[in-house]
Amino acid sequence: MRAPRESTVDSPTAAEVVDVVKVYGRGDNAVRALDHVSVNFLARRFTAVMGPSGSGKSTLMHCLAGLDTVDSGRVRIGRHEVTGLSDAALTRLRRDHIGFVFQSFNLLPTLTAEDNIRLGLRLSGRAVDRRWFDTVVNALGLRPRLGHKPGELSGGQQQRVACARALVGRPDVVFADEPTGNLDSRSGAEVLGFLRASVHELGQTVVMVTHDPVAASYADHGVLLADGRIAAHLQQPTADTVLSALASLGA
Ligand SMILES: Nc1ncnc2c1ncn2[C@@H]1O[C@H](COP(=O)(O)OP(=O)(O)OP(=O)(O)O)[C@@H](O)[C@H]1O
Repeated sequence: MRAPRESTVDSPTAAEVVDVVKVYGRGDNAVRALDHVSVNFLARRFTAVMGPSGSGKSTLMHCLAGLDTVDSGRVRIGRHEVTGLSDAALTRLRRDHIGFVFQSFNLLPTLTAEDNIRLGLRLSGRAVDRRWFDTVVNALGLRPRLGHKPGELSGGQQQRVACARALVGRPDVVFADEPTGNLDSRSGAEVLGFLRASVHELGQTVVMVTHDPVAASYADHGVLLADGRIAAHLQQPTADTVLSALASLGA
């Protein structure tokens, strides 16, 4: 397995937020979900975003992915400025440059695994790169399951289909939101192992929000949020270093 690339020369920024503020509500009810947050996510890196409940993890991911707007600051995906885009442009940006893996898989039940994987490309009129499709499907061990519908697959297999769907368009970045939250530990480990391999062996970029210190230990880098601010960065996090960093926040 190739070692993760460390230098910023080899690893340009895949996504970043600069001095982002996001406030929900007004007056006495206002919640400052992101409080002048700046962080960049390097390409060909697996980054875990962690922090106590309510610390701003989902808000950060939603702002990065253009699913929510920021009050001030800038957001960039690859070479694309996200801030200020119209809804139509945001939809195109998400479709063409971002992959998503959700806790609840979000596969279409009436489509086979293969059609689920290809759907995004079909909708955007892009051709499937057959060699890349085969590489992703084989890496995920999905070849024998391509003709099955989600209801005929285990949770772990469904999440692997969701990973293939996220990667098949070679996005600038894959955002994974608690991807192992609905899986048993063995299936979770398989999905995490694949996400790591997609970075180290296939050159992809993954940003994962997780509560789970074991899941975070698969990442190259950990970003810890607390009260809407960046509290710490962890290099090569282990379950122990994540737990003690969270404990030092009183989480
Ligand atoms: N739509 C919203 N309206 C009002 N407040 C919100 C909204 N979304 C998030 N918040 C608040 O913003 C803060 C950050 O929420 P966020 O969901 O980003 O945290 P989180 O770290 O992802 O939490 P969890 O781990 O529990 O999912 C919280 O105080 C939350 O209550």
